Amino acid sequence: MSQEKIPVTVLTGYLGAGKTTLLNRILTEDHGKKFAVIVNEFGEIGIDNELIVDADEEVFEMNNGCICCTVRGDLIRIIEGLMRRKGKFDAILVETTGLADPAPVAQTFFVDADVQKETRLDAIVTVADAKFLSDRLKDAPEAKNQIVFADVILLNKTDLVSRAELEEVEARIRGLNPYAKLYHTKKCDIALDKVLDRHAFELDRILDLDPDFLTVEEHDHGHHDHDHGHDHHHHDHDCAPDCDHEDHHHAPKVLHDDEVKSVAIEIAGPVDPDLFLPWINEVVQRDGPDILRSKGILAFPNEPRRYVFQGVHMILDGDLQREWKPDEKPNSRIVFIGRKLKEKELREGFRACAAFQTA
Ligand SMILES: Nc1nc2c(ncn2[C@@H]2O[C@H](COP(=O)(O)OP(=O)(O)OP(=O)(O)O)[C@@H](O)[C@H]2O)c(=O)[nH]1
Repeated sequence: MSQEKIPVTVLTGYLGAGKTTLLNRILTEDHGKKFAVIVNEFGEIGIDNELIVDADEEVFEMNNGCICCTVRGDLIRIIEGLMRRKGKFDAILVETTGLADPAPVAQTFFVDADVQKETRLDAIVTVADAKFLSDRLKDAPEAKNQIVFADVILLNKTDLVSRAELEEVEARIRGLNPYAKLYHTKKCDIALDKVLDRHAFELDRILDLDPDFLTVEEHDHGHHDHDHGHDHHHHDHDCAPDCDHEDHHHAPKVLHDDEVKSVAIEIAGPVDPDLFLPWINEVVQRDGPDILRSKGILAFPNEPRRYVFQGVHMILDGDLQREWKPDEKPNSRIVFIGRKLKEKELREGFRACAAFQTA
């Protein structure tokens, strides 16, 4: 019996570009396929996972941490675990955080012998925010690598820009990556055969860009020491428990923006929408340029459904979604990701929205 390698699609793109929107579209479309989904998020209170549709698919969470640790640890471990249950799924989808450099993720599929035997990297699919990508290419190193490494690019949110703006951002993308297939989308509305089973990842092109891409094997497992002129900083977050920070200078080329931090806040119980909605509007109107991303899952008093809000800079979106499940605590959680976040003010502001103030 021939052993088909399992195709892996890596979904990447900067914060808020539409990765989860695409993932949910893939999972809910009627394709008869069974996916294993691996997600990796930035921000410690597990909101992203909860925003993935309630599909039959199992969702595996990669350790919330620096992707270079994740590559050495969680991703390999999860994939090895999945391989022991072969036949239960047809393909693997990996959604990276908006702050991930896709290079080390892609590398995993070539440098780890066990992973390589069983899987093939089908394509790196990058979702690009038509409204904000041009700005992020100027100040966020990860955003650039997400475009450079892409095999397929969804230039998403075309509804938010004019024709001229769209042409401008497309030209910027083409300047970085003339090879990728590029599609214009709204809400990542795309035929799935344009993103799945593409056989698109081209190692040769990547080796042209990064001749050291495969040299990891020559060193100790997962180590790779070369300098492309970018420093490797790490975020204000916890790396995997087994992460040896001293090793970071040996890690694969990783582009991080150490100014980007996250602030996660949780209230035990509901918030008052009449307090919360004006507050969040004011926060993003005032600090939107620095708040790259905000999102939350909230409980409102006497409301059986969860209120989910999403923000990208000053653009806010929110609605009541499914009901709280009996085993879920109806708490209210929000996370902000950005630069120069006013942490104290955000914490106090959110806490002041609690529906039932405790003394
Ligand atoms: N106007 C508009 N909004 C969109 C479009 N696609 C997605 N959005 C909205 O953009 C917000 C972010 O979308 P997500 O799919 O959560 O983005 P993401 O890339 O997964 O975000 P992170 O995981 O936080 O990096 C949500 O409010 C979406 O509803 C689009 O084409 N047009």
